[in-house]
Amino acid sequence: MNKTENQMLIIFGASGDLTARKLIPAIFDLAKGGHLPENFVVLGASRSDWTDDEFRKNVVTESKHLANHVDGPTKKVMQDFCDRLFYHELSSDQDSDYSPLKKRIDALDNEYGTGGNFIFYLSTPPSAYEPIAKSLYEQGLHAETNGWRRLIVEKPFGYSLKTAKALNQALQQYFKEPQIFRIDHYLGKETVQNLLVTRFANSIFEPLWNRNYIHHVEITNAESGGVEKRGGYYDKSGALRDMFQSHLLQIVAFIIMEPPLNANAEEIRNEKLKALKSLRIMNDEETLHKNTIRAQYISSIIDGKKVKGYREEENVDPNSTTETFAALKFFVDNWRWADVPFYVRTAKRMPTKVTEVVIHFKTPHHQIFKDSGLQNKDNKLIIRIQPDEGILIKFGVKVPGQGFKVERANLDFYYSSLVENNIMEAYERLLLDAMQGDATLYARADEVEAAWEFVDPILNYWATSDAKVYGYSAGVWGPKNADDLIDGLGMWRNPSKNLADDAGFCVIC
Ligand SMILES: NC(=O)C1=CN([C@@H]2O[C@H](COP(=O)(O)OP(=O)(O)OC[C@H]3O[C@@H](n4cnc5c(N)ncnc54)[C@H](OP(=O)(O)O)[C@@H]3O)[C@@H](O)[C@H]2O)C=CC1
Ligand SMILES: O=C1O[C@H](COP(=O)(O)O)[C@@H](O)[C@H](O)[C@H]1O
Repeated sequence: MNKTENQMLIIFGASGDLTARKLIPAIFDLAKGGHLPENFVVLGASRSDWTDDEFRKNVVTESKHLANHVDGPTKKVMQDFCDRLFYHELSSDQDSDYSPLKKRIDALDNEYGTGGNFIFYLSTPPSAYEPIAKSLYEQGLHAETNGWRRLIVEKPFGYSLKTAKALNQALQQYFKEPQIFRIDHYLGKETVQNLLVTRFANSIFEPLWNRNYIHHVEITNAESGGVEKRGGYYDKSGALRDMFQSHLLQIVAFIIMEPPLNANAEEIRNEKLKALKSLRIMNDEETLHKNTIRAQYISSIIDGKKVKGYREEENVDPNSTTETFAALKFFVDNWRWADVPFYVRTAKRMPTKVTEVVIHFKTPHHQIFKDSGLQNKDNKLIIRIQPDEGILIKFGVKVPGQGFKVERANLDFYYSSLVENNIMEAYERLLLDAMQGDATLYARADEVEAAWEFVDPILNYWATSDAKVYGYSAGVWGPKNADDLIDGLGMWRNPSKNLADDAGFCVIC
């Protein structure tokens, strides 16, 4: 494990939602778990006219997680933690001089012995990423003369291939690529990382992990919530940009990539890049029409309460065509995956919050138990990313008694059953990695561009064609038409709320 050196974390966008809800709680958990170095401070920076104390009060009030520690056994940890939080007010002029900020950073560095090691976290609207990087550069805060410097950049990373390339070029003018950490919080999820371990630390899966044995791959990313308070951002983004281009394509890359030489950041990222480049780009109207579906949730009654439709949400255009549901069928053009269809869907306002990957294996090529009564003949490997992290294998077993009746049984593993199952929250894990200089779970510039290359033609098709925007009632598994994508396979697997509820052959009941 790498060492966590003394350092300072400077968060731009310190008065924002992400800082209070995710970043500060993650750093607090690192403090509670004893993962922070001895000399460590956080300097929040944004344009709000706040004092150190106001920043501290804001994060405690806005984060339920922190509020729980104000009293009780962790009160002391909380107090020590708050003493390490500071705030600096930036000028509201975007091109302003950062020399007062530099003075503050130098003063804190001297007083708290943070060793000249600084992480700059960009948690602002994306339009501020480049001006902030430029201002840091102008103050020499990029240069690793007396310590190291890292820049963490939040998503969305670009709006299209063109803008992502422009942002990469802009940031690389001021920071070197190894200093830039593009965060994708799904890579911080334990079960996403476990995809690599399942594949490459076992000899029983990898020999089957190809077109000879796998019939198709299905990925579902469902949220029960709507767009909440982020209507303004979401309406310009949509499900494909918000979830698919980043999080889901990272998961796809872990599923399809070739084994890396070792687990080093560059080796893993090289293989992920090759994987993303092998996605077959859909660029003719007929293919796009056949293989993509978008939809929006419409008003509905859930648990006796009326739920707003997407177009009625705050800051959403009442005539919006932005998708809250996206489903795609696509192929991977390489030796391993030729002709294996991938079905991926992501949506808001689904019946439950769940993310899972299902590997559907082919049926045995010669069936000797034809009259066995088994309904779904394929073996399935279900990798549950969230909320109840685990893995389940479905296979056929003989029903006791005369003849050869075959039923489906489950072999399962749940993270919750581990004695030590303190799963780090994604931001906690990723922040710790960045603090230790480990970029394995951060996206490289070329990977992000390769992902946009695949997504761009779909977005362009949706923007310029008359591709239908279907409606689905909030609380159902999307529009019926999404089943047309999954041709000849019945329908999408509608996941149970808990993996444990996934019916297997039940001997006792
Ligand atoms: N919230 C979430 O759940 C998620 C957010 N993200 C990403 O994180 C980033 C932040 O999101 P979120 O916190 O929700 O957004 P908010 O709008 O809540 O916060 C952004 C903050 O940035 C500050 N800000 C604006 N311009 C500047 C500037 N030039 N310099 C310094 N600070 C500035 C604003 O504060 P002030 O006016 O005081 O300067 C504001 O508080 C976005 O890129 C978003 O896409 C990603 C995943 C999830
Ligand atoms: O990045 C985002 O992710 C969240 C979903 O994250 P999860 O960890 O709760 O699955 C999503 O709600 C949001 O729209 C998106 O920007």
